[in-house]
Amino acid sequence: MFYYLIRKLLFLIDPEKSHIFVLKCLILKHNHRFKKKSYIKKASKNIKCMGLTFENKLGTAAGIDKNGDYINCLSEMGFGFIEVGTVTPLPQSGNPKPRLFRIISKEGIINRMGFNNLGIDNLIINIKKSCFKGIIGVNIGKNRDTSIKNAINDYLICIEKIYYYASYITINISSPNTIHLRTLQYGTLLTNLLYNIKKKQNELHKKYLKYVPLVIKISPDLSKTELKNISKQLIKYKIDAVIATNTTLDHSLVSGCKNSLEKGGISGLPLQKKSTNIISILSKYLQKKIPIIGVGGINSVNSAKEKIKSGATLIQIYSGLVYHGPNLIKEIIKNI
Ligand SMILES: Cc1cc2nc3c(=O)[nH]c(=O)nc-3n(C[C@H](O)[C@H](O)[C@H](O)COP(=O)(O)O)c2cc1C
Repeated sequence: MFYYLIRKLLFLIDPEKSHIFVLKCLILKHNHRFKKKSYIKKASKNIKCMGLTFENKLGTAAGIDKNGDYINCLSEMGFGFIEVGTVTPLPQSGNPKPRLFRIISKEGIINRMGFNNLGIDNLIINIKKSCFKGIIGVNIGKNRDTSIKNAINDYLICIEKIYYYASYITINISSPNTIHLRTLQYGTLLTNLLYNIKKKQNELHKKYLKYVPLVIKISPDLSKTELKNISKQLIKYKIDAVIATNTTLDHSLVSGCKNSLEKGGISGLPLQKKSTNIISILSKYLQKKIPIIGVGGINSVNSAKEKIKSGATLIQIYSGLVYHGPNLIKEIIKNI
């Protein structure tokens, strides 16, 4: 109830400014309260996935904390794992503002941030500084100025630099806001990428005597045939998990609403069914050989349960927090 009052004020501010404002408030709160809330410990059921132990099934989706500035305070909110990023090899400013829009009537968000981030080296500094001992996933992408032909190099640079510090690494090939990025989901571009990242993982596993799982994040706009092909390749190359899904380009989901014509990927409630459907299809093709991390439109305990029922081992959330506030974390963790 309290959050819905605060939300009224937050929604008067520009969405990107309001996002940063909320995170800065979390830091202030964190500085005053170092102890985890008791419900987290009571409600937690440890989950094994990708060979790692997660404190609970709910994590932050990429994009909330692009640079790893808020790892400590996000972990105190109860999340079982934190995924930071997307980060790229070099810092970049992303698309011109405004680039983030609320679709309030549908509980949706449109974003065309374009991987605004301070680069992988800055993220490493922030991870080293954090005192969180749980699972930190690092989501990586390519710089805007790197051609698709050379994209693999950007992923390899990031993997090499972050391997030692990450619990798992997510290869983001599904953001709709970096031109041609999604083509990495198909054909030889995909197989070359998978082959090379597995090779790098093998090398670094030997070097650091530490196995860091590699996860692929896919789009919700893939057809059944495309999902079948991707699943085959993920199994063939022994990818450790798949995140389904990123934002959708299907603007018919919000047609007629204010801001619906803004370019970018849609998240939140309008995406919910679409991403759950992708999880169901994937789960059929992957036959439990590769775990699925479900994300897209989780805004309640029921929608979280649906993702798990459809085949997700772990789940992540972003837009639901904007619309329902931090209590939703507690509700979901207690009930899944
Ligand atoms: C403002 C914003 C920024 C995002 N940035 C990223 C990103 O950098 N990398 C990524 O893989 N996904 C990013 N996402 C997608 C989310 O991680 C998630 O896949 C998507 O929003 C669906 O989940 P949701 O409906 O719970 O928001 C972003 C989403 C939003 C709303």
